Amino acid sequence: MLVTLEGLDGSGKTTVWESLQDRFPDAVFTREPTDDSWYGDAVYRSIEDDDADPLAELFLYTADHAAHLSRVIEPALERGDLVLSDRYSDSRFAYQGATLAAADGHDLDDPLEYVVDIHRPFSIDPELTIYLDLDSETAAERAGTTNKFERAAYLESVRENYERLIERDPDRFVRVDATQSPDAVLEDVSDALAAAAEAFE
Ligand SMILES: Nc1ncnc2c1ncn2[C@@H]1O[C@H](COP(=O)(O)OP(=O)(O)OP(=O)(O)O)[C@@H](O)[C@H]1O
Ligand SMILES: Cc1cn([C@H]2C[C@H](O)[C@@H](COP(=O)(O)O)O2)c(=O)[nH]c1=O
Repeated sequence: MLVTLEGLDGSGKTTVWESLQDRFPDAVFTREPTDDSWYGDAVYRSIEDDDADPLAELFLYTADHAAHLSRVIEPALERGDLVLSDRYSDSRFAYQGATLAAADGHDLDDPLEYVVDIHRPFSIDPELTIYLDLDSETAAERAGTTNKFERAAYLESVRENYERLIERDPDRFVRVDATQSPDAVLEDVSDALAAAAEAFE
């Protein structure tokens, strides 16, 4: 079963993902951008480049996703493992959807749909996506505004895109209030995961 954690920068995904490793010791814990491949290295170079071309950046993230699928996710799912990914395709739909909407020189009617369409022929939909819901101001504050994505105005448009994704696929998403304490967030996420794992068996 494939479960993904999504949310704005600073919403607490990595904090939860690390704590879950003790509770689900047999699961495969992975992340996007990947942190163990040259595809991921290329993505991190782009994140640090304030002038990165938005379309080129989309395809760097998507290349990293393709390699992540073939090297990590698909083999784990074939073994029947529970896979927990800290960010996945929805991050691309929400973030690059927002970046492309703000960019000049791209004649895209609906950037979010464009990014979704690129993934359709090869990607795998998660069974469950846990969305850590946090307002953009708090998210930017917690994230520390260390890169171009971690600014409140940009994160607000990313948040609107996440809302669109939840609206079009309500059965896949579980929303967790990320303003709660880390322990309360962890409990809600663990409950959602346990319920999905039981239903999946
Ligand atoms: N529930 C919480 N309440 C308050 N602070 C939190 C909470 N969860 C995490 N934090 C803090 O917020 C900061 C960002 O947390 P974390 O790295 O887990 O977020 P993230 O969603 O993974 O961010 P990013 O996408 O930027 O990597 C950290 O300093 C962390 O300690
Ligand atoms: C997977 C993915 C990520 N991003 C953005 C979101 C963050 O600002 C950075 C790095 O992610 P991390 O969780 O903070 O390490 O990249 C994105 O724009 N598009 C994506 O597909």
